[in-house]
Amino acid sequence: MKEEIAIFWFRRDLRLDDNAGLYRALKSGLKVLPIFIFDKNILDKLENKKDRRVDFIHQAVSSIKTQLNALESDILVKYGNPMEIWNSIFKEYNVKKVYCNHDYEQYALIRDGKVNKLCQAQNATFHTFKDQCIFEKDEVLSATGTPYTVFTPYSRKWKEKLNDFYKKSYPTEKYFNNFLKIVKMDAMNLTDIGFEKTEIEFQKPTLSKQILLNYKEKRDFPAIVGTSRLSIHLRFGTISTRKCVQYALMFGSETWLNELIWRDFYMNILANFPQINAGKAFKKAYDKIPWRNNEAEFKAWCEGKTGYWLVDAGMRELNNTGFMHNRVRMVVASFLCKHLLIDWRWGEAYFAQKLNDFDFSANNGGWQWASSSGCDAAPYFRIFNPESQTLKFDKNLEYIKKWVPEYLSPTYTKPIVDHKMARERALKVYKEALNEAE
Ligand SMILES: Cc1cc2nc3c(=O)[nH]c(=O)nc-3n(C[C@H](O)[C@H](O)[C@H](O)COP(=O)(O)OP(=O)(O)OC[C@H]3O[C@@H](n4cnc5c(N)ncnc54)[C@H](O)[C@@H]3O)c2cc1C
Repeated sequence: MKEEIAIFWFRRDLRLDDNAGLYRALKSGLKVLPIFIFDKNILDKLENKKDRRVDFIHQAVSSIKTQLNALESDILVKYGNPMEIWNSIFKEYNVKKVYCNHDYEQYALIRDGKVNKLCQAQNATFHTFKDQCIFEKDEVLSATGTPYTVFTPYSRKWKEKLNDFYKKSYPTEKYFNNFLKIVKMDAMNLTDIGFEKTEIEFQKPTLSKQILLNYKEKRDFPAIVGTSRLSIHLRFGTISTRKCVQYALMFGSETWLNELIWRDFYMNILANFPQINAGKAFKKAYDKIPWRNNEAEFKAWCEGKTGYWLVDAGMRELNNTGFMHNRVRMVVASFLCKHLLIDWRWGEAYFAQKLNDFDFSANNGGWQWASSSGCDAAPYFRIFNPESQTLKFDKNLEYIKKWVPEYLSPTYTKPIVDHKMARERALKVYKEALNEAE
């Protein structure tokens, strides 16, 4: 008779420390076999086989493997269709309990539902836990019991509700003896899953005290590293959100804490308003806007050739590194939706391909905020002027010189659209569409 075991299934929580589901698995009374599945359904959709995110995940899983090997255990890494893999795991092991953490994206919810059913059919139990965020779906609600759709009251309630229970770490390390002792398993190479190495290097995430102390003053300047650059770690769970909240409070950085709350906010919008999964505007009336959708202009925007220094610098930073500073994300997104009147969903899809930290909820939230169709109390007439944003946030042009070195040369693209005309056009088109929708 094979030994009865529990499985912990890593997904977007790629760490051994302070991991809610892993903690419960290690305390389940059964030895725990950790697994990770490179999901073919997701990977097949990625056209670029040199994808930094896949490389990052691969390196993070390898790091978990090394840590587990030091504990005389290992991680079972598979590639394929999750249901087929789960069927094969049930054949190979005597699995009694499966543990993982909640994932709020539509594909994941359907997948987890199917795995749950399979567990039941196999006489095993399926357990999932909150780990990605501090508060989920129905934990921060208004006085009338409805989800908040505006950030400020949400964040107020979020802060009121926060206590030690919600932010304390799970001490998984106390139970590391409960990993299944196994002979070392074969490692999976990136090429085994059809991908290639990129320049990205997975390093243990660190949060500098200096960044947090100066965050409020420095976070808006793209030429300096004034923000944490933890987004990829938060995305793939190589750092725990609870630890980030503890740091924010320890160093008294309310502004940085607010950014973490934005992250929770958008995850909750996704969980409570699933229509955004179907590409719908959060505010229905905004789906009436007659986008111009000029393909040549979209191409110029993607390539960083709009003739607007800050927009082009941002897009080139994104194309070259997979990262773009938040201030510049707001400017380029506003430029696409308002100056060019291109459907925000085109920009959302482009960011989804390119961003290392791509996260459906934050990306959708950011794009709908920029197009004014989302959760924003401000009216649609906020249109960023790329030139005044440059004067405010990159006045010495350091960021621009780095990414658009030819900015003064005669060969540099002329602006593809006139700011004043574009602003007036956007206001007119928005106004008419919204009046019509009333
Ligand atoms: C159009 C647009 C698209 C975006 N797409 C994404 C995305 O796909 N993934 C993503 O993680 N962020 C996204 N953001 C939010 C933000 O730009 C990034 O989180 C931030 O730039 C990451 O840098 P950082 O880690 O140094 O952040 P910091 O400023 O150090 O903030 C700390 C953490 O808080 C979270 N955070 C910060 N701002 C936001 C925000 N506005 N919404 C949600 N979470 C936030 C991130 O996890 C971030 O790592 C988007 C913003 C816009 C305007």
